[in-house]
Amino acid sequence: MFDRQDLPGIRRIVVKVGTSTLTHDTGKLNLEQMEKLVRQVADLANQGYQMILVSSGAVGAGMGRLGYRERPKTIPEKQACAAVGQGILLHMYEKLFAEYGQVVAQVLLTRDDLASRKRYINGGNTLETLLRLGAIPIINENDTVAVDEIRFGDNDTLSALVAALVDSDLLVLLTDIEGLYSANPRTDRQAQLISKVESVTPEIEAMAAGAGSNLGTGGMATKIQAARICSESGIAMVIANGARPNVLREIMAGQEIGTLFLPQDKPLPGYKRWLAFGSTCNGRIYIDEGAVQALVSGGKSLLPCGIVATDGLYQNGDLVSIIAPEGYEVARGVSNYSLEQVRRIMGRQCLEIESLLGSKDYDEVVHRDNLTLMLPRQTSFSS
Ligand SMILES: Nc1ncnc2c1ncn2[C@@H]1O[C@H](COP(=O)(O)OP(=O)(O)O)[C@@H](O)[C@H]1O
Ligand SMILES: N[C@@H](CCC(=O)OP(=O)(O)O)C(=O)O
Repeated sequence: MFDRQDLPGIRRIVVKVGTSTLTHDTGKLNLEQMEKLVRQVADLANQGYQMILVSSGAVGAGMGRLGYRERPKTIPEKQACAAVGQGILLHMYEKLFAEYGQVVAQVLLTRDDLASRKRYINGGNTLETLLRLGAIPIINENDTVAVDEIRFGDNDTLSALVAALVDSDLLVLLTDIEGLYSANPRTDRQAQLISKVESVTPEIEAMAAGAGSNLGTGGMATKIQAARICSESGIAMVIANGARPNVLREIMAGQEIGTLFLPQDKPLPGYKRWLAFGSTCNGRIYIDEGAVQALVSGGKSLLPCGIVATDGLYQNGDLVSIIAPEGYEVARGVSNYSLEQVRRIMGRQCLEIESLLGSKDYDEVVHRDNLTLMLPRQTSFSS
């Protein structure tokens, strides 16, 4: 089983640094912190690791420059701050990395860029090329254009999706706290640091409820979401304190720093990763208990006979979310039929499809090759 001693032998690392680490309470950039981070990332690149940096801080840096004392509430104001701040941020990174002889590349992404399979693949190719050329991609959400429907909203999720896209071996989330605690230590003095999480369960998710600092957006909850994406994609993840002087070097030496989330032994293949985490669904298909069993235990395709209802707005070839009788999302996949067609054939036998629709291209509404299960897996952890 993967453990800390395997970390020195890995090849590709995504490091995400949060607003809480990169900016002072005033909202202005914490230059000392940035210098420490850049020196460590550059040093790991010099050792031969392929490095990608996902950096927050655009809104924070723009706030400082525009004179806001608190994170603005409206989206246009946040976007204006990001537009000012992203330039400041990249200017600093470019200057600091250049001092260590490293070339940086700015990559700004929205949720939409990863939801489209074609753009997802294109984005992956660009990142691969940058790494091959020896550049360090510095990624952030494209905040100035990302309205609610197409936002990640937090860079924890974005960094996990990037790690899954480029098949990274490790994601490090640098934040303003040592790691995951059994409860928020800022409100619960009994909270204990958890050293290792073998898999992400509802129990783990419950530890991370609530928002984070004044400037950060996701708190621990989005970091746990990121851990789920990583673990199912076969990627190790560490949450650690970005203020520790040599935090990256210590992690890469296998030292017991922060919280390590182990990768699953049988990760989802690339396409199914994208189905599960990158894509967005256009509709929902509600299925009965027998169909749940067929998908989950039998590894079968979804046939019309197990469908009880459907809604949304989807065409054939679109992504749909498949919902169990209890209301949770059991799977998602590509529908071979449109919403109108599924409404006509649901609850019926495959033999009836042709007479109901006038023609039949497929027996399966969602073929198992184009389907991924979304079930939470069992978990355990040690402190
Ligand atoms: N169980 C927990 N363990 C550790 N921190 C927690 C927990 N629950 C909530 N938090 C909060 O999450 C914060 C880190 O998230 P956030 O402020 O969004 O950081 P970042 O800007 O680095 O993403 C911590 O400072 C802490 O207040
Ligand atoms: N894209 C935003 C990042 C928002 C965000 O996720 O912040 P954080 O929770 O600190 O990682 C920015 O650059 O300010």
